[in-house]
Amino acid sequence: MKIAVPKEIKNHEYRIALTPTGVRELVERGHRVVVEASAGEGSGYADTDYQSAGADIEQDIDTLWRDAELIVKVKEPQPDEVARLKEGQTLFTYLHLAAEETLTRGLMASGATCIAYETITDRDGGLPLLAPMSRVAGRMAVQAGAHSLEKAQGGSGVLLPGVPGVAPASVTVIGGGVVGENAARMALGLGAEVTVLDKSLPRLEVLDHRYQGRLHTVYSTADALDEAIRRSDLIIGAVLVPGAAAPKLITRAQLGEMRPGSVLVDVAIDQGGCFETSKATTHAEPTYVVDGIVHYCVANMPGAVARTSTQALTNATLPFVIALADRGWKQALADDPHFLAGLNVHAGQVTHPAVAEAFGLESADPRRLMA
Ligand SMILES: NC(=O)C1=CN([C@@H]2O[C@H](COP(=O)(O)OP(=O)(O)OC[C@H]3O[C@@H](n4cnc5c(N)ncnc54)[C@H](O)[C@@H]3O)[C@@H](O)[C@H]2O)C=CC1
Ligand SMILES: CC(=O)C(=O)O
Ligand SMILES: [Mg+2]
Repeated sequence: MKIAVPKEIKNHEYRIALTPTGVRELVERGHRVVVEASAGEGSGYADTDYQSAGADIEQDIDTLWRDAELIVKVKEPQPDEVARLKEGQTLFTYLHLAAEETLTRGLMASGATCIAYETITDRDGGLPLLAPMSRVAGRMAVQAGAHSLEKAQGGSGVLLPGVPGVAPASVTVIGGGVVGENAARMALGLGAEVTVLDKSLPRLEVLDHRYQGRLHTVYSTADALDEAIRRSDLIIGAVLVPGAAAPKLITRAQLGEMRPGSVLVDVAIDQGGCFETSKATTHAEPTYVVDGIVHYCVANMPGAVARTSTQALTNATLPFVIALADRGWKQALADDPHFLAGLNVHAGQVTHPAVAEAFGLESADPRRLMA
């Protein structure tokens, strides 16, 4: 099978979908992997590293895409990429469609088979291809929040750990999943006072056990949110309803309850964001201020630490890329219901119920489409 790995073109996106190590695994199975020239540079991999692993390097984007059967990417396709995609091709990447109607309709119009990393499930109820980047983004969220709290960034001038004689900052994490736990762990490590809110009691129980009382866990209600808004120097939005647009948990009116210069980091921005005032930003201009509150809403946070992220992403995606390449998309998805949960669009139809619901579309049953 011909597998194409394009250079990512989203603003300040430095990841690449496969490391040279991943390419070698595919080439040794008899597949042809074509990597766009310089696509690995942002992650510290030269074209020669890919050639040594057995890849062909392609300078011409048209040629790269034209006869590829499988296109493996990192970020959701940008308009130029959607225009290149066609029937018979399989696209495997992050899609986050519930937040992007234009993209959803573009992928439907392409006729291609589009499988999203972020809706593939596992036996334990997890999201194994979202998790590696959620770990990265959760850890980065605290870095980003601490930096945003500095006066020069518009922040309140609070240092997360405080100093002897001065209390630490109060950090609230809404959503105690993978992003939330990793953010909480970093914030605890820096000496902040940390609270995690979640709607899932079993999840709060896991966190309570794991952090042995160092972490406050609070069941998420409107009252709990009100209290957190008044108290917190830094709030990290880390909720997810898989496949669906994020629920809006803090309104613009509530910003007035926060101390000026406090910070909101909305990691859930790739699913539309969980604060009413969130709008996606880029690494070029990551923050903006609304009513005195600093907002950090970068939709591709892991792109900034591309070397770590590319390696972590390939570790998780490689078995699925191998399954697609060895067996073809139909058989690979038919063999594994968790992989099938990743199918978002096929032959003009949306196949993920949460995405269909976001735009009032009919959701096609993927099992019937494959029959
Ligand atoms: N901005 C970026 O660069 C990145 C963003 N993300 C995004 O971060 C978000 C979180 O991802 P994960 O932690 O992997 O998800 P997860 O599924 O591990 O955790 C989500 C948690 O949110 C909780 N939750 C759902 N609705 C809630 C509500 N109304 N109130 C309180 N808690 C609620 C769930 O119970 C769950 O524990 C996703 O939208 C994901 O796409 C992930 C990686 C990078
Ligand atoms: C998960 C995601 O959207 C990212 O890593 O950019
Ligand atoms: Mg994203």
